[in-house]
Amino acid sequence: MGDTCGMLFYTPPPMIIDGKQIAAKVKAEVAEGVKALKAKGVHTGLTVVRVGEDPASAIYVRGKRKDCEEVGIHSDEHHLPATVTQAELLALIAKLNADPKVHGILVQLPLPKHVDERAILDAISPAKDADGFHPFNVGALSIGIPGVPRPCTPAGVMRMLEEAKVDPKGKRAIVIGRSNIVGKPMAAMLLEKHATVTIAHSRTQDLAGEVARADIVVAAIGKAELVKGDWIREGAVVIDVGMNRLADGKLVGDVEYAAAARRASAITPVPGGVGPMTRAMLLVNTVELARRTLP
Ligand SMILES: Nc1nc2c(c(=O)[nH]1)N[C@@H](CN(C=O)c1ccc(C(=O)N[C@@H](CCC(=O)O)C(=O)O)cc1)CN2
Ligand SMILES: [Mg+2]
Repeated sequence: MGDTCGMLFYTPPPMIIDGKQIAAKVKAEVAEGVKALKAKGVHTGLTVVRVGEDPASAIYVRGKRKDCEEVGIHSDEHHLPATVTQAELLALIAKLNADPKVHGILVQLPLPKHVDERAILDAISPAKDADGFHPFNVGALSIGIPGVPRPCTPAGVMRMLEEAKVDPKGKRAIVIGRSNIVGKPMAAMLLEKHATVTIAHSRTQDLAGEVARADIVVAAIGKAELVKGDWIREGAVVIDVGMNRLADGKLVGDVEYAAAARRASAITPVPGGVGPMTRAMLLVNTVELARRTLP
């Protein structure tokens, strides 16, 4: 209910944009693509590089490999000790770049502090860049070159908007967060679809006011429930990229979900929203990279 004194201002509940359901649809499409490639003699393969013993990374990589198995993609993992040198990592990437059985390469982040993450990501061949993090692919996205891998999280958000029949054209969109892997590519993708895009970040003055103007809110700051429900414009679409583990073990997003859901026309849950789409889009990138090796 939007009011306290009757049915005058009844606000319908928002559409819950179900990432798990959309991810299942994407995976079924990928499985078809993998099958078609197999018929042409191409066995799609993804290699994941994991460094050290970060427990979350171990879980994510296990999940990615399970996803691969489900859609018929062959996956390999190189698990290196936290003490690995930069030179050793670069040598492994050079080897994978040269291996024709490897269509996609992914280096699970974060890397240990002594490794230069940028140098490692830059060493992955742009033609095998399953995450879409290579500067060539980032540049291609920003100037609109089609057919290159795109960062999985924002690509997943775009697919969710499409499935929810939300056309960004002409809408005011705000992306909160300016990371290279989510915020910046997210803004580029919304701009490509003709949204009027604002990028907000930790130095933004009056974040509440900026959010209140937006028809589409994408929260990717990594701070539990920073975006308050009463900042949300009535009828806005809310996409929560955040995944924050509270002291009690509960996982919450960057948006105050229950309060935002009272105002939004559509909203993504956490968990079960953007996260599953990030995983699904990795498979899309991988099969697309394999397809591009066809003569
Ligand atoms: N090389 C990369 N490293 C990292 C990426 C990335 O895209 N590429 N993103 C994150 C981690 N990540 C994938 O790697 C990832 C994390 C979580 C989920 C997810 O599905 N989350 C679930 C909830 C899981 C839970 O309960 O803990 C959800 O939202 O429903 C997907 C992908 C950092 N590193
Ligand atoms: Mg989620």
